[in-house]
Amino acid sequence: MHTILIMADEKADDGAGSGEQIQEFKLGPDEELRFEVEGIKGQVTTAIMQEGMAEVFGTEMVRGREYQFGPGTKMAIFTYHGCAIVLKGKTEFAYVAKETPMIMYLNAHAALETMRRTAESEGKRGPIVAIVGPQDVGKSTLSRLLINYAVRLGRRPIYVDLDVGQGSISVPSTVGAMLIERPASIESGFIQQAPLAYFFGHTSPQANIPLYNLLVSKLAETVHERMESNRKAKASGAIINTCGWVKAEGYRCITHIAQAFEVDVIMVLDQERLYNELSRDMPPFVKVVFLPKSGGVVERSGSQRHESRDTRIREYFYGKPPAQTFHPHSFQVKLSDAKIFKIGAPAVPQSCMPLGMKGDETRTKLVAVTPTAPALVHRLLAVSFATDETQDEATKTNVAGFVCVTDVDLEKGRMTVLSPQPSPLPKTLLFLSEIQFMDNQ
Ligand SMILES: Nc1ncnc2c1ncn2[C@@H]1O[C@H](COP(=O)(O)OP(=O)(O)OP(=O)(O)O)[C@@H](O)[C@H]1O
Repeated sequence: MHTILIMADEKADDGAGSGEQIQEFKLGPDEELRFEVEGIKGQVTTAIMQEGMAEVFGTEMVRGREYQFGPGTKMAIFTYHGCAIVLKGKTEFAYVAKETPMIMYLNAHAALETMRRTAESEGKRGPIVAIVGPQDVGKSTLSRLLINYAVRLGRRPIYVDLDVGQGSISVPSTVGAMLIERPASIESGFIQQAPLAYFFGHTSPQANIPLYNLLVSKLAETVHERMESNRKAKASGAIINTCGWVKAEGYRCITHIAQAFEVDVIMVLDQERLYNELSRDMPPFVKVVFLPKSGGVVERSGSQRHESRDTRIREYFYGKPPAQTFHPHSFQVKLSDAKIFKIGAPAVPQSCMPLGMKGDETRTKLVAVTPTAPALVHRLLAVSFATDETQDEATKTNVAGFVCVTDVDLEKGRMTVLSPQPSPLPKTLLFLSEIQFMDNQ
């Protein structure tokens, strides 16, 4: 039980013609300030905590510091003790919520921490947790929160992101993992230090399920190996964020994830049906837990999802706004030097396959791409660590990074690429993704 102290005192002030809007909020214990920055280009909202203590998705705010959020950002500032917050800049909405599921999320964290302590004392592996649920229920946000709480207690969990549509490791269309050593930055999320990324190439697992499952298995193998080689990471366990495709084949992808990663806990957000199905189908040693979604999670339309993917790719090349501290390079590459492939030939009916071969097998094979302007311009290419296209392992090799093709000149036999690294491109395989990015910076 807690007493709600609230006074959501909102003042809009046009600041003597400056156009800056200032809103002040006082939050009581266990309350949350939710806001969305206006989606206009260049729009920035600054949040300052003036009194008390507060956190953003599990990262503590520093009193008096100004935090800047770019256009369209959806944020929640939560306080266990009460605080005063000032927002400067235009917001689509800003309100104080008294009902949040944060206490339940905190309890879930406490249960994981108990498992970590036991694992540590017995020299065993800490909990591997999969967070599942339909689209827009706060899976990524809960993953970030649980990781932040673990890191704040000195743990070193591995964050695994299997959401190829809205993933936060590397660029969309990849699955990846990274060891987390410090809480996420309030403005820019987790520091991407040596992330491990595998190229999938599409924004939904549905586009190539055999490939998705293959990469999940490969990533799981690598994560288990890393845990074995790092005692602290081993006891800390892993948090796995998944995509919101939960029906039919999507459900089978979730059970495959559970099996490949040998998960100990599955947290199901919002959907009771999914919770019941998983409780029925999982072996007894897997704990399936139901958690409600936060009323603050904002539903996104198809075009908003597309936009947020675009933003993620822009950040990959240019850095987070407003500072945008990265300076990508633009240079030409001879088409004769580039070995460009796409993963997955169209599926062949089983009846047409040679004896002993499965129809699915063509879905994970490399297919050479004829370089033409329509096929390549504005597309992202993954720069693989693989060098030999004839090896089966090529599709399962992790990627070094991404470039975006900005022009193709067939007459001169060259393409121009935008790249985080200066010329030349390493002499490795390039994988063509279905992701398009218009570099209008
Ligand atoms: N309590 C909250 N208040 C305000 N906004 C929130 C809150 N929790 C999450 N959000 C915002 O809602 C949006 C969707 O949340 P999130 O990405 O965690 O959902 P998801 O289930 O992972 O989505 P997807 O189905 O795309 O994987 C994000 O922009 C996030 O910042």
